[in-house]
Amino acid sequence: MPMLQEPSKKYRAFKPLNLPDRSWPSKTIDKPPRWLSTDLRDGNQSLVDPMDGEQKWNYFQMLVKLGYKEIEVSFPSASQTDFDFTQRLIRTPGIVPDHVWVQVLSPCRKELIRRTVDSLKGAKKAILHLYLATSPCFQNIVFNMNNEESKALAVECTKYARSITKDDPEQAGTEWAYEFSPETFSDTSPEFAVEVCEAVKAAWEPSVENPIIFNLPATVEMSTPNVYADQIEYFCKNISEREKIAVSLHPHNDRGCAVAAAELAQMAGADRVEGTLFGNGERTGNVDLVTLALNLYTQGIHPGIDFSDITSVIDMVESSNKIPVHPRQPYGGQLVVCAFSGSHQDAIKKGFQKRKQEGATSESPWQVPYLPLDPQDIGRTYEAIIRVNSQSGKGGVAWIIQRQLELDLPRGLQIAFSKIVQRETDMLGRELLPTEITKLFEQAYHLKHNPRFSLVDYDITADRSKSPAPPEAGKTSSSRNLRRLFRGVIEIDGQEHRIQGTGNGAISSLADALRNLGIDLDVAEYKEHTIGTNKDAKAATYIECTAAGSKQRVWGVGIHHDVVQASLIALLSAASTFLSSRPSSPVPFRPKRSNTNDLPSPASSPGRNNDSNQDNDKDVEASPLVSRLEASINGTQ
Ligand SMILES: CC(=O)SCCNC(=O)CCNC(=O)[C@H](O)C(C)(C)COP(=O)(O)OP(=O)(O)OC[C@H]1O[C@@H](n2cnc3c(N)ncnc32)[C@H](O)[C@@H]1OP(=O)(O)O
Ligand SMILES: CC(C)C(=O)C(=O)O
Repeated sequence: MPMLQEPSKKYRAFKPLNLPDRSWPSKTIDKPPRWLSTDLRDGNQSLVDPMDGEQKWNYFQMLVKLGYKEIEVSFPSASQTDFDFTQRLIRTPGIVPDHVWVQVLSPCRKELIRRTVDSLKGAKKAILHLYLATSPCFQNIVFNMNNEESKALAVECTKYARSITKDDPEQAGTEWAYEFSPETFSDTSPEFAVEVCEAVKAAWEPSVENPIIFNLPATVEMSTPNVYADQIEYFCKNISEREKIAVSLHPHNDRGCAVAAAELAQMAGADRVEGTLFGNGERTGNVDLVTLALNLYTQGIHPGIDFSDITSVIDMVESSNKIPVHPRQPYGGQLVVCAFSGSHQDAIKKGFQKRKQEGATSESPWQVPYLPLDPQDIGRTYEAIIRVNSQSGKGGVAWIIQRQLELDLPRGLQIAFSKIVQRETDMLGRELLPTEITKLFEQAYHLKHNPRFSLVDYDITADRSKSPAPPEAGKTSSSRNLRRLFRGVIEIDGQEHRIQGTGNGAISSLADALRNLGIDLDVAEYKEHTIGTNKDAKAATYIECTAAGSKQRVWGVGIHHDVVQASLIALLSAASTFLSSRPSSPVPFRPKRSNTNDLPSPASSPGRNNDSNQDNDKDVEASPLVSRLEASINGTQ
């Protein structure tokens, strides 16, 4: 078995700064930085297949639409594609809005700087960006230079850049800005970084109106983010003429902390951040501009970038980079606004319920457990938030039914149905889609799929055959105290039966009629609500029944425009569930044909006119039915 080797000889810990008077830890970020997107440069240079001109073209337009005002579009000396793309952008009217700065990058090599500046010909606003690594590692290994030589090269190239841009009368049509990156800043001594930048500043001579950009990259992320913040605070405090400088960040993500580094470094005084959408870039990538922007947004600060349709941004990023956005990517990932686990789903569902109860609008203060951002703010729907697999519980299942069927299931029914879903997910070993859960629900409660019992026709009248129950204390005898007579036709396993029974109300009279068939159910819980608000509103009724002589509890669901009929359907749904759930009842229940005409049809019944006076209980020829039913239940038929 190979063992990770002892690292202390091979790797050295990064030496933190001694900065006892650091002030960034007690600062907060209260405004967005100046953003620069380097998707088309740093992002592009790291791709297996860099973008072609057309892809860059579309991407650029998306960046403008999102609100980026500084966009690094290319490394023009690298390839004809990049050069031509830069020129095409600049020369095509209406593509680069007047307020947008086009930025391009060049190393500190004169012939490459010349070519880079040529690519900007005709630009309205251009940022020329030069870089030179200043760390001992690069000085020793790459350039074979000391500090003085590095500084001299930076100054020489800055002067040259100046001479062919802002000092060149032929370039007067362009508003020039200059950016210098002491590349590998985070691995450079802070004193030397300041020294080089002072020299570059003197060579460029910025103004308050047109400050120089000192971009301080964590070219390779090497330390904890607090160290980077210290380095930035040191730079901000020690560079002269701070008002003529925009301090810019360019954090890479080698240790996975680029976002934290960028945030702490803004607290330390930086004004500007360079990064890419979803963090594409060299190695582990650049800092993710989407995360930074939406981190601000969820603190109540508008980032100035519009991610209200994040899906189309993801589509563009994925097709241009040919790299998928990770499903767990902050904010953008497909699974980020999904909860599978029961307790999360329960809490989210309660959060949404509370908002509904409080009449919250899309602008009301947001507080939903587990969801730091309202998914609708980035164009995500609520449908996908809760997804159901074997880790899910009743809350998630109830949410799906609520969203799909507008049914607000009582707690007991949530528990009962969630067990059915759990069995299914365990059996299938995968997620169940909302449509599958809905179908399962409709099957389980016989809403669409051939209930064993269904109501064909019915009539409920006052039962005058027996003396009314004595009035309850404090109440006078009224029509409400009259017992009810249910007469109806129900279909059982495809065959119609006329049944009747009496009770204090519609449900109890139907329950009595069912009892005459041998289905002895007591109503234990009842809940109803309306679905919809207009004239098409329906009633949804939920009934939990206990089966006499057993501990079995079953639920039934009824939906109908008429509230009474909804409750009768719910009871029959419970009866169907009761029959179907009997383990010893594999054989379908088939009553004798002769039993179907025992009673007058409700339509022809005088009882329709509320004047029935028959004691119908004894008229039901229940025995053959009951015995058939029992035989069915016992599996002996
Ligand atoms: C951290 C970053 O992301 S920086 C941006 C990196 N991006 C890219 O490199 C993409 C585009 N690059 C290119 O197309 C090419 O590398 C070019 C056009 C810049 C140069 O190409 P080439 O001349 O063939 O040189 P090569 O690619 O080998 O680059 C290394 C040379 O550049 C020098 N160099 C590297 N960085 C710099 C710099 N900032 N300033 C000056 N010289 C530099 C190296 O010392 C080396 O010089 P050497 O050949 O004298 O030893
Ligand atoms: C050129 C600089 C800014 C760079 O890309 C880096 O240091 O990562």
